[in-house]
Amino acid sequence: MFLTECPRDAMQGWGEMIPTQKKIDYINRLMEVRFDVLDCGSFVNPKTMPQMADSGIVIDEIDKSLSNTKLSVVVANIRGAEKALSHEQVDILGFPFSISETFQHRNTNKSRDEAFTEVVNILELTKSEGRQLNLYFSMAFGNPYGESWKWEDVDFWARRFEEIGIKHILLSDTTGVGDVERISLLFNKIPAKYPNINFGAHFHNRYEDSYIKLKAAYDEGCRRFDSAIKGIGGCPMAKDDLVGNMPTERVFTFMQSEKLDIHQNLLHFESAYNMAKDIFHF
Ligand SMILES: CC(C)(COP(=O)([O-])OP(=O)([O-])OC[C@H]1O[C@@H](n2cnc3c(N)ncnc32)[C@H](O)[C@@H]1OP(=O)([O-])[O-])[C@@H](O)C(=O)NCCC(=O)NCCSC(=O)C[C@@](C)(O)CC(=O)[O-]
Repeated sequence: MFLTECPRDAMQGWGEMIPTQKKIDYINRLMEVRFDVLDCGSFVNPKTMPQMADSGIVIDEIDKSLSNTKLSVVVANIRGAEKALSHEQVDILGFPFSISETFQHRNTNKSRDEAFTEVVNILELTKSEGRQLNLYFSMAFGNPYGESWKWEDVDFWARRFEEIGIKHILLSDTTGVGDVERISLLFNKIPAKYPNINFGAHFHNRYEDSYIKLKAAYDEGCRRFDSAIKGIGGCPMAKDDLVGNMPTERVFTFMQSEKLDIHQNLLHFESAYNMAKDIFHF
């Protein structure tokens, strides 16, 4: 399994400001766990996302000699992409493209067509710098705004992005509205149609729903999951309350129950979990 730990997602909506040094220490501990990727910051409007305003400082202080873990950051416009790429330690940019028109406006102040054009430009820039661009397909499993949802809409956008050369898409359940049927349907239908795209699951959900959602995606062949310790986090741009994330400890429990190889260091994970307790008070 390909695992991305998301301290960015855990921290971004956290009410109390987390000191920069604490973020650096926490992310360096996560580096030792040997996740495939750490989603560790964002380059967006600091007035909109004040907790992430120090992402540049944090990223420069991450000790990449600790493991081969790649560093990913969220960008939501070309300006953010330029800033992110000015940090040599950044390997991957992640752009939140939304299947819901309403959420695209809420999150990035753009329509989906405008966001598509922004992605074309960000992809060109990212490639010219030799880095990777991931797309989050936000609201891929439905939305809380009363907009209609059908899997064919996800398919439509996957086709358009395949045509411009996107290679990584994280099907995201931004507010946890996706049920097992939709998760199974999407992972059954979409990846098979786009062999050049590597699909993963970025699920926001309540703690108690996490296991069945993970299993539904896994059973349809998904082997790439994003998660955050204790399921902390979510997207504050989507709704007023944060839904929570896929809890990383549940991903490990799942892997153990399925007898899958775990290449992460679980002793360091325990230590990172204890640091998370201190930061997020659980
Ligand atoms: C996208 C923008 C920036 C556009 O924002 P905008 O309002 O269109 O931008 P603007 O050009 O009109 O500028 C407005 C202000 O933003 C500043 N600005 C503009 N761009 C930048 C930048 N890159 N870096 C720093 N500052 C920036 C700019 O300087 C100006 O500052 P002011 O003059 O008011 O002081 C804004 O809408 C924004 O910050 N949105 C927040 C996006 C975000 O962080 N969302 C959460 C992460 S995505 C997520 O969590 C979903 C995910 C990944 O989990 C997947 C899923 O589950 O769906």
